[in-house]
Amino acid sequence: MSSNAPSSADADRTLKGLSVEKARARMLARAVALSAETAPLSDADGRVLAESVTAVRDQPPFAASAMDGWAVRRGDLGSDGAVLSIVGESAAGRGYDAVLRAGETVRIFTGAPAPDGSDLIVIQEEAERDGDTLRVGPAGRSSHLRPRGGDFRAGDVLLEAGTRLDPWRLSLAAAAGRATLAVARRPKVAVLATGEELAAPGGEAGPYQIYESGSAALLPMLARWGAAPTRLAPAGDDIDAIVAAVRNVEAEVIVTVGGASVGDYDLVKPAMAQLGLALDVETVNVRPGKPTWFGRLADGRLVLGLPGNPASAFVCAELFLKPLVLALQGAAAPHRLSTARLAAPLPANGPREHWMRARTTAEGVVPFPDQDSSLVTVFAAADCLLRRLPGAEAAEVGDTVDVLPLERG
Ligand SMILES: Nc1nc2c(c(=O)[nH]1)N[C@H]1C(S)=C(S)[C@@H](COP(=O)(O)OP(=O)(O)OC[C@H]3O[C@@H](n4cnc5c(N)ncnc54)[C@H](O)[C@@H]3O)O[C@H]1N2
Ligand code: MOO
Repeated sequence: MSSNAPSSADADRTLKGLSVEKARARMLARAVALSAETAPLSDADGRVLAESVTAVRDQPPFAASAMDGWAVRRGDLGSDGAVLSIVGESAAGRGYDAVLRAGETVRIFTGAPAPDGSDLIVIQEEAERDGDTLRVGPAGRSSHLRPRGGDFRAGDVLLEAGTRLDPWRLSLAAAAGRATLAVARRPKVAVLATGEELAAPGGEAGPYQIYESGSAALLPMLARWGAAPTRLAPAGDDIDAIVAAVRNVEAEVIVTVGGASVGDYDLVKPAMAQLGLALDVETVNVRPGKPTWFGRLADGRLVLGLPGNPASAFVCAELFLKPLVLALQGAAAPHRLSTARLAAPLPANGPREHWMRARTTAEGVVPFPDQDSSLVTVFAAADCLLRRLPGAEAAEVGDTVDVLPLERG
């Protein structure tokens, strides 16, 4: 299969051999953001915010003690310290309601409001109680006080619309008093594995069969990315069966696995043609995943065709499916790369953009020596994908490389 060299005249109509970036742009151009709904925090992890979250009060809402000890007035403590009278207590959840006057101290605990008039906490290890009086030394450097609004202030924008939620951002929303958030509706994504050779895990596999392993990864990936995935019953290499499998499926996106290439039994595209498929991407200049394709059915449903080789399917899920699913949710940054130090030399790259399965070590990233796209063991051990641009020169240990971290457990 040769890739059409895009000339300036036909660049926009070229469907084959698209760069990863161009292919992704074509897909994202079809992603119309879905409507918003209200979700409890417990159902918002991984989803995309459809509103900005603004603080309605200061956090902490009062000057708070950072330690267990005694609230005092710094001015009371000379170079020799002081003996102060104990006049009350301030614990987390209930304060000391009077003003602390000269010569007084209040017993205080971590997180408790510092009484008005106090400006220093003496930790209990540095004070000596004798009945109703307290002997303290000279003031130390730290006040052990957290100022009111030191974390955030009323009116601060804590989270912007388009932000993808994660456990720590959910904690911030909760700290701001929010029990629910406006998030984009979950895109419905149906996954269809195809191929006569596929046997269902848990069942019998014939001598020429392999267990279907693609959807076991794609379904939870989609759930993490905020989608509502469904697994369709796998179809054999049969156009009518593939058409029947997807014809009435209610989904924004149909993801097919396998049957994407040029073999006599690669029938997914011809099947989708019967449903009015208009292709935006026919092949991509990527390794693994060259046969990845994308288009729209007559009824508007988007279809992403992933190759059957597991590594090809999973690399292209990271490169294309994740950004697509996030863009459908209105994510501000549907695709993000980072950099890392290369810890093993690499030969010059070929003509395809290569996404190598790699692992992170203390010295940097190390690609696995065998990058064959059928290897499920390698993907199970990888924690990032290392990008090599088409025609990249040989790389040395210590070079900076682009990586896409994988969300590992
Ligand atoms: N003559 C050519 N042959 C191939 C080309 C090419 O350009 N010219 N491209 C190769 C590349 S690159 C890839 S990648 C594969 C992809 O082919 P398909 O998408 O058509 O995938 P299948 O043929 O259906 O399967 C490939 C491989 O993966 C296994 N498989 C399929 N589905 C699953 C699944 N759900 N779970 C686990 N394993 C699965 C399948 O048994 C095959 O071993 O084509 C090359 N050929
Ligand atoms: O592109 Mo295929 O995915 O190299 O093996």
